[in-house]
Amino acid sequence: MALVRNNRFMNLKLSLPQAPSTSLPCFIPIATASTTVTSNTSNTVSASDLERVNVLGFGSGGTVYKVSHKTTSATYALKKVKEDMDSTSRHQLLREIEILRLVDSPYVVKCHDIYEKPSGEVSILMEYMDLGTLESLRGNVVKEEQLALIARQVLKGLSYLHGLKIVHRDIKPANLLRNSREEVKIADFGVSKIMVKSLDKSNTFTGTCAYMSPERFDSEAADVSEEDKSNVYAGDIWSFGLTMLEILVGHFPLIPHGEKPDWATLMCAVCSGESPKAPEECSEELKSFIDCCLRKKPSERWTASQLLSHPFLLQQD
Ligand SMILES: Nc1ncnc2c1ncn2[C@@H]1O[C@H](COP(=O)(O)OP(=O)(O)OP(=O)(O)O)[C@@H](O)[C@H]1O
Repeated sequence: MALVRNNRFMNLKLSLPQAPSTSLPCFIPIATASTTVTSNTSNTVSASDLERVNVLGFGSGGTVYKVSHKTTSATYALKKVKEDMDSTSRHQLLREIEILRLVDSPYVVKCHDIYEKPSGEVSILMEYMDLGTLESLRGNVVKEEQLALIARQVLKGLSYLHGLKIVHRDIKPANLLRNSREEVKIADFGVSKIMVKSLDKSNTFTGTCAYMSPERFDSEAADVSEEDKSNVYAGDIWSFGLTMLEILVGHFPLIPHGEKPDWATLMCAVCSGESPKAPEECSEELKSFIDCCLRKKPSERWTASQLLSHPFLLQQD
């Protein structure tokens, strides 16, 4: 199945195919007549104890609010999912819930609870990341040590997810959140997938197209082998490498700064052009690190755990 996310900054709108119509899974129990709660932890928070503070942002699937617990004053982020979801969005929500219930890592944004009202309104209570997404770093000068700190945490998150056979499929600055404790965590599992069979080919056209790897962008290309197609985790590494390069240079690296890319330009840049490289003035270690992430052939790209032992990260430890 093909699921495509549009990048809000690049206006690369693609039509979405229909997903099967589906209702929320039965693992969200109906406990009370008002709001119902389920959680992947034992510490459930009642929805009625939460007070809205302000809006943190809007995504394609709904609105995220900063909320405060009335008695403990603890702060959370509450994602209220749109009620009038089409079947594709509902399908994405089901996947996201399935994965959120499974994962528990300091490098993945924690899901505390999931609420469903009898009306069908779904909200997801998450750990609050007070500095927002890595998009806010755009335009800032990011030093190599700072980049290494970010890269190491994202790779630990990816290594954890890949170990659970979860492929994220939408790694980009907007899906990496940070807080003032200098922690960076992976968020947004709307188009992620749990690989059930080892030959499951999940490297189809999924995620935000600007950050898609060559083999995801054009899986029908003659030089994409069957082995490459089934190496699904390598697609996350390409998106990660592009994200790190974007943070370093301050703009989306595949297109000249300030230009608005169209589909054809992007397709050429990803599939036909040379892989983007770290600027000449960077250290040799960083240049090599970016190169190991952005190799065109998935089989030549390093894995998340290999990258964690790359000299760029070791020297910044
Ligand atoms: N846990 C969180 N802590 C703090 N802010 C958050 C949190 N989760 C989301 N946000 C903010 O809310 C915004 C919307 O998040 P959401 O996950 O709905 O959408 P998105 O990932 O930005 O977009 P889309 O779902 O369309 O890809 C984010 O860009 C971020 O600024």
